[in-house]
Amino acid sequence: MIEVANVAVTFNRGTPMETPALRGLDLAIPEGQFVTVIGSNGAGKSTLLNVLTGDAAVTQGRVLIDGQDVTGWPAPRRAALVARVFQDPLAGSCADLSIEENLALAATRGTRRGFALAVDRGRRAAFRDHLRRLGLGLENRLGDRMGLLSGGQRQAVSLLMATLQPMKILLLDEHTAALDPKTAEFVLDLTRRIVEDQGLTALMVTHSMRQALDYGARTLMLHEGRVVLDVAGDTRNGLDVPDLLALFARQRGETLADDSLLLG
Ligand SMILES: Nc1ncnc2c1ncn2[C@@H]1O[C@H](COP(=O)(O)OP(=O)(O)OP(=O)(O)O)[C@@H](O)[C@H]1O
Repeated sequence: MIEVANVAVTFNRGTPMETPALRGLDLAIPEGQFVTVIGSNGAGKSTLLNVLTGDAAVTQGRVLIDGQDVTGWPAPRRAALVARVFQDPLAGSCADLSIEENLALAATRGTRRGFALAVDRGRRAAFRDHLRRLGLGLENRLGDRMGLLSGGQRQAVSLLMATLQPMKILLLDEHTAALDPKTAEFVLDLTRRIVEDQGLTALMVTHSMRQALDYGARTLMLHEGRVVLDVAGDTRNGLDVPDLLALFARQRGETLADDSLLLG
């Protein structure tokens, strides 16, 4: 269970640049739930992810992972608990290292082991199996530099790297936004497969309301640093994008003229 209790984050506090990014946000995610998150630009989505990774300091409230209060833990201390895939396909891996070396590095995430790039035969076979499951033929390219891969291939490997080690929550930070629609769909379906196969708890930020409704089991909408919509189960199954906009309008007494605010 992941719990974010009454969390506030204010950037540049006490200065003319003061920006409240989260304003008393409450959220509980049961183990194994795949949650999608939407919200307009500046709603606080990235800040929420940063609060979970320990990259943003909270000014109020608590973060609990499996009942353990990790609020004061810096990001490196949470590395074994939280994994993240970024929007930029270049961000999650090292271009100058081979696919195999990148996987070897990922396998040390959150452990006390040093950076061991050398790979023995057993581990190579395991990496090959993992790569085969991506269905991209990368199992035959273990020695290729990561920088040679396309954006979609790289994002698929980043996903694999993020999920090689056990974690308590997988954070997907608009991880298909930089891909063309067909590749994005492939990576999203791969995401669904990995999350379901491993029974992961996951939080996926997206600017697409369609994606938010199509993937996962629960959708949150953030607005001005708070959760303003939280739909799951039958309510969510029957929803289409216009329904989501209407729900938002009813909830907030404001109207979103179209998708533009949310699609960024
Ligand atoms: N490091 C920072 N320093 C100052 N202000 C910040 C910082 N990070 C975020 N903010 C501000 O906090 C607010 C929330 O930003 P955040 O990036 O969490 O929104 P978001 O929902 O992820 O938006 P987007 O969809 O545009 O990525 C915004 O007003 C943003 O400008």
